[in-house]
Amino acid sequence: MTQFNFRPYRRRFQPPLQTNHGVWDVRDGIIIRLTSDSNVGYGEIAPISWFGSETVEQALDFCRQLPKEVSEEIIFSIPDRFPACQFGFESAWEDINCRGVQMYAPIIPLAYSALLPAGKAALSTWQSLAKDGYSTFKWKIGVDPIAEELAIFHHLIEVLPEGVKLRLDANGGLSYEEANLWLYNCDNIMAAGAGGEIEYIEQPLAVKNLTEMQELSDYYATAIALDESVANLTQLEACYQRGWRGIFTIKPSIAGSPSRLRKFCQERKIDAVFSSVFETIVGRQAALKLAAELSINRRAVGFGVHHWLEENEQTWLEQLWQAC
Ligand SMILES: O=C(O)CCC(=O)C1=CC=C[C@@H](O)[C@@H]1C(=O)O
Ligand SMILES: [Mg+2]
Repeated sequence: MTQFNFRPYRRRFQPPLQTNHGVWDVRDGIIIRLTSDSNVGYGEIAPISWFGSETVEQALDFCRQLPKEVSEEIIFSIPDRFPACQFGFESAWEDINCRGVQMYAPIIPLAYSALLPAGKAALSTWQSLAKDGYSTFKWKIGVDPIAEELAIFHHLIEVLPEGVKLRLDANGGLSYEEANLWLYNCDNIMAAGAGGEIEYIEQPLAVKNLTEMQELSDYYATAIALDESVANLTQLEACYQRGWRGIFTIKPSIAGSPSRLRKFCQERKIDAVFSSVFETIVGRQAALKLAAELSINRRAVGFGVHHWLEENEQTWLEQLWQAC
């Protein structure tokens, strides 16, 4: 049998993350550890309840009600209403069975995308990130009034060097009219041959508006990526069944069972872009392993560095187990 224990954690974003969902300043999550004989495996439960996953509290309650010894059967029968727990436990199970966690994210043959701050701050931050080697950036829209954001966008896309890609993420916050206006601007800018390339607009409309997003995807040249609409395996399958063949943003940490996600992506051969939930090195290395396996179009992964107060994650992780 395999012993199980867990540690909740809280890490503060520096700076806080601004999106259409609001301001996000701390990341709460759970690190789980499986030990069997001399083997140790780690996993991470990093929910995003406003994306439809369980809450951190629900995940903690789930961990508390588990026995101290867990079996493969327990892990692979975690209910679908706990997708972050499915990911965390199954990742730890995979980890212990490949004899010990790699404490550094695997070197993956994929580029990373860096998240720019919302608003006009993006205009003064992309340069240092470009110097760090980033050539794909994501910028949150639907945060400030659309006229302000369009003005910043026109400036930003003009100054970005040739070949740099820009992703716009609305987090479902645009109206149908605003989404049309954004896509119209994007198409025109690309037709005029701007400096940077607009890779896609992410989740322009709310989850309930898949039909409208399919219409927009058919009408405009600029690609659309679903994110909140495909946050877990049930939603992934549903959107695929309803005919979505655009880009699927996959956040492995909240999607659910990694083995079932692997099967879905391999069978459906979807155009996937892998995205962080601002998890720690534990969840990140499990998610990046899936990204390396399943990114058939080699899109940059949305795991660019988000600044934490703790500089050294390895030390932070070791202290987490010493703390209690
Ligand atoms: O995908 C990326 O480039 C970084 C991760 C990211 O943008 C997000 C992570 C988690 C919640 C959201 O605020 C946001 C997203 O909507 O994709
Ligand atoms: Mg998104």
